[in-house]
Amino acid sequence: MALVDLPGSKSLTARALFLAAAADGVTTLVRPLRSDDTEGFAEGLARLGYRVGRTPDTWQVDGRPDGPPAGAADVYCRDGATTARFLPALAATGHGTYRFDASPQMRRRPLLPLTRALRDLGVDLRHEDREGHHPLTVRANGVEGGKVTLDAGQSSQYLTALLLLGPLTRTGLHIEVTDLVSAPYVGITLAMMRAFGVEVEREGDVFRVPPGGYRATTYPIEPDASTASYFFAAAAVTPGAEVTVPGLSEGALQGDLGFVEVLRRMGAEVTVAADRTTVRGTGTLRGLTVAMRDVSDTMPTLAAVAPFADGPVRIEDVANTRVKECDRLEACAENLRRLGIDVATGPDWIEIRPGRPSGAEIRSHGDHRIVMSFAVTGLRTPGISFDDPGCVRKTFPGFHEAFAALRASFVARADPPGGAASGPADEEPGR
Ligand SMILES: O=C(O)C1=C[C@@H](OP(=O)(O)O)[C@@H](O)[C@H](O)C1
Ligand SMILES: C=C(OP(=O)(O)O)C(=O)O
Repeated sequence: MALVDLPGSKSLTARALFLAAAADGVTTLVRPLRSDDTEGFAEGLARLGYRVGRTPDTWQVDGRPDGPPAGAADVYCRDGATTARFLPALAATGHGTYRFDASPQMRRRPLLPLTRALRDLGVDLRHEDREGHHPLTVRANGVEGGKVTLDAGQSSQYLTALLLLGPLTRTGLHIEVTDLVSAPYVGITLAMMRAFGVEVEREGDVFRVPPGGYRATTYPIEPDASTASYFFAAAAVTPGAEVTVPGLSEGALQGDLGFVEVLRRMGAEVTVAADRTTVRGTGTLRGLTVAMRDVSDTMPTLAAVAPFADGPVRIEDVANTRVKECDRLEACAENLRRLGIDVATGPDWIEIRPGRPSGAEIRSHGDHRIVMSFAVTGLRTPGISFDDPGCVRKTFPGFHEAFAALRASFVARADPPGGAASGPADEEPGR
């Protein structure tokens, strides 16, 4: 059995940094994620004038309820959409001029519904080149509050940005949502706002956020459930292997833990306990059709293990995976084909037929999830390598070391009698 300690959740760390910065005292984040996305978020806060202190296990943030201390700032959001979408909302609560730019891919990713909602609330937000895209400048003078309508059908992060902003407005926010993707992330936002002292009233698609600000606290960060999907999938494709992730459990905030239910439907043995989750490979991996609108960060994980199933795997309702770190539907299809697998895609779906992948270089497209997902395929496919293995730094800089350790534990278990046929490929994927 492999016990895998994983780094903290990106989504929880980003929200905790925002909430801590806006709260009325010093907040301590316990076991935050340290990766390019969250370091970028913390650096953005520092640029806006907030103090972020560090110990090996914690980050402390001095909250400033009146908005960014800096009167002007230039913030580079790197490749992180949470940074690029949440921080302009925080900046709007201050008094100054704040410019936000981002990586070439983040510049391409959409923002317009959030831009429109912020402007409807009176925020002076201007895009430099293309309407609805970075770079942008916020000329902030606090936010009055009021009523706003939002289309979050392309990204729930627009709604999270507005919800986080709500208590920092003078009169509160009334948000009506016309469409919503990745809904569980909104659940994370509401639960974390509650932990910082704010209760949002929700009636279906309407959210009422009271004014009054946030209370500082000490906030422990759950392990990252999307990251865990690679380790759970590794167990599922390796007969007899078992992976346990402590700290991801029944009460977890992250919807992506739901990925284990997909593995259960395929035939893996899954136990979600009070303090841990365990997946065991049974040797059975059934094909299935599954809608992943709520958990689409785990779509590439499923696509990468799909060839090992005994029937087609069809993943539906994942149109928004086309506007992530890359067009993930096409990147998954391209790489599966490079491995010799038969695959088809449509506007919001991908279907993968069973097959025996042969080794090839995976084209990462700068996307951490493409690399981490196809590392799982590599457990059973000799000769897989990556053109840009380092892009895992976005959410898990230590991924390759952690995955190699898992692989070694599988090999030790499977070796010697009868292991070679059912165990992992005997060659570590090249990086
Ligand atoms: O709010 C968040 O922390 C996130 C929301 C999701 O994005 P979308 O809502 O854009 O699908 C998810 O894909 C992303 O990795 C993190
Ligand atoms: C889509 C992702 O990130 P973000 O949207 O936060 O950049 C991800 O981590 O898979």
